[in-house]
Amino acid sequence: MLTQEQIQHFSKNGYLVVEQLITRDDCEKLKESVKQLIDKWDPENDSSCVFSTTGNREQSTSRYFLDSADKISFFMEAGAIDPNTKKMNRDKHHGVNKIGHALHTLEPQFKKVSFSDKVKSIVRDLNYVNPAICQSMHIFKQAEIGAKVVPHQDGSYLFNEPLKIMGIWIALEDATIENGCLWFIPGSQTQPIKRRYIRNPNQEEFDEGKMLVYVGETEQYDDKDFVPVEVKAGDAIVIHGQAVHKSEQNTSPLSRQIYTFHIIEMDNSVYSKENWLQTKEPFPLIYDA
Ligand SMILES: O=C(O)CCC(=O)C(=O)O
Ligand SMILES: [Fe+2]
Repeated sequence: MLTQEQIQHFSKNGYLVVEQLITRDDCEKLKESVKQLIDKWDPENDSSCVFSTTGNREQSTSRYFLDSADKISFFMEAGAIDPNTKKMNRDKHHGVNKIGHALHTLEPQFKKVSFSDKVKSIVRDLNYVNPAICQSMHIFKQAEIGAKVVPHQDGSYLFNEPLKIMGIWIALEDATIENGCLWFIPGSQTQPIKRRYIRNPNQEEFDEGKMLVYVGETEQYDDKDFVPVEVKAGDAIVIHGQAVHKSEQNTSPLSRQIYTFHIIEMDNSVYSKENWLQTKEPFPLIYDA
């Protein structure tokens, strides 16, 4: 599946592009199935705290987030919520930031793409022995209000030891500098994970009862070190778990929808119990050695 050049690019830079991993037709099918999910979703009756005006706001957000590990949950764009009424200021289809985190197990179209033969080959080519998918997201990056994703390493959120994690990010629409494509610091995958996002072990005592906390150093990255990776609908970007990447706010008139899922090595690597993401069922394997 991958050429020697692609594999070398991945080792050197921490990411690689696979052109047309899925067809335009597949892109449309995925977009159509999220449209149907949103049709069925009633934001007013979703426990998502964005709409709750009572209780501990921070805790209900965290609870909603934690519970989304094995569900299909909806997260709003901040720009789609009226600060006074806490109600959505636009049609729900144009107010969603992302849907997660179990599309790969619960939605047939997404499942098909996530466990496809092409995905299997990519993962094999990158030397995974017992790879499993731990999470998935459909990110909208809505026209005009699509929020930026700050620079990060995926290993900060999904940590295993020794660290062996990668993301497969698939553009469902053309991703350009204008509508918020991914940017990378080439070579940054050689850096260890400096900061982690974990379940708070001392929730009662510290951090005002926060359920989730960052530990470790906060890294400052220089915008000059990032290179944009523009791709066409159907193209995929494979992301090394230590590669520093980000995406900018989308102020353009076009959305930038993508489907992304993360793969962890289960062979001789231990998934951290501190990670925010804990599922009731074991992570589904892509293949067994
Ligand atoms: O799509 C984005 O803007 C960010 C996605 C991301 O960080 C990931 O897939 O790991
Ligand atoms: Fe990421």
